Amino acid sequence: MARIGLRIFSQINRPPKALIDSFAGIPAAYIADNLNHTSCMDAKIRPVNDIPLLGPAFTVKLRPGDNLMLHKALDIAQPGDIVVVDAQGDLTNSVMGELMVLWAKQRGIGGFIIDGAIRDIGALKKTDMPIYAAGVTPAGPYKDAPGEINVPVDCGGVLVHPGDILVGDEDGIVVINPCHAPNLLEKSLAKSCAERKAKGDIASMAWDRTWLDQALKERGVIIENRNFPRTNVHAPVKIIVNETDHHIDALAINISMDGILLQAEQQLEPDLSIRLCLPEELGNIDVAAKVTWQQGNNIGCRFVDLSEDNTRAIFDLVLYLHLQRNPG
Ligand SMILES: O=C([O-])CC(=O)C(=O)O
Ligand SMILES: [Mg+2]
Repeated sequence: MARIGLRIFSQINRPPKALIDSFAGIPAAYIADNLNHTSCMDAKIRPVNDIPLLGPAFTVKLRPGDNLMLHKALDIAQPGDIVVVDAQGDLTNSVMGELMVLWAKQRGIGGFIIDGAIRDIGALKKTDMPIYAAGVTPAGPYKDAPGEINVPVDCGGVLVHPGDILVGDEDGIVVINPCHAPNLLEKSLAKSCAERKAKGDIASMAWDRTWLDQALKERGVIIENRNFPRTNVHAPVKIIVNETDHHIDALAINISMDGILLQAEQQLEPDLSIRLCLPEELGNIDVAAKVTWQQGNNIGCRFVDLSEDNTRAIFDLVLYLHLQRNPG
């Protein structure tokens, strides 16, 4: 029986090449959106060059700082394989450099993803092989062991099995379970179409934004359109609609130079013109206003057509209330 920590599985199941190749050119982000935010390697795994990555995973688990098993992997990985290295994110010693990459290229290896450090970065930036890594250091590796080849590994916070399909670009890496690949491919192509349409809509100013206010509303967000700081109050206010004698009783919650937040039982349409009679404790001010919004019992009102006297009176009131609540 193979010894744990010292195992090499040289054979892996690779998905059909045609299935892998069908992901060529699809941005990692479009695929990620169809994985519900799972299976993306974390942001520390960065591309060293701008070569897109695509291929089946050939996994290597290293003792941090030790690349003996990675050297062996270079000799047995197949052309097109992406060598995925779990060095436990350790950045003390590099586990790969220029010579290893030159050898990997000679053997037709498809690329590297290394959750650890690399070196000889100047040369690796210029190579035409995709390389992604968590860091760079000139410190060299040990060549000792343990280490394993083609066991499930953790790379960039994602579990990677040998034979998983890897897609990488300047955004990072997504890991695809081959069983999910056909369905994911279909959805990712649909996402490509949707993004193309969105770009056209943006260019023609026809981009649908209605969902946004709806989402904010569902989350109870209140958009304040006032320019002035408000002061909390608690006082009865009469709302007069259509200049009739009939009035609606409301409670003032806060007030600013711009408007007032009231609470009342009645539904009032946005844009409705009203008159407000503020009580003595709010300066006995009689002022025209417009309903700007209503959510439940809360009604936002904006003062309109403020006369000079009313502007002065509201200014004095807001200042007085402010000083009263913030003495000194
Ligand atoms: O010494 C090592 O194993 C890593 C290295 O720098 C190279 O491959 O050039
Ligand atoms: Mg070197």
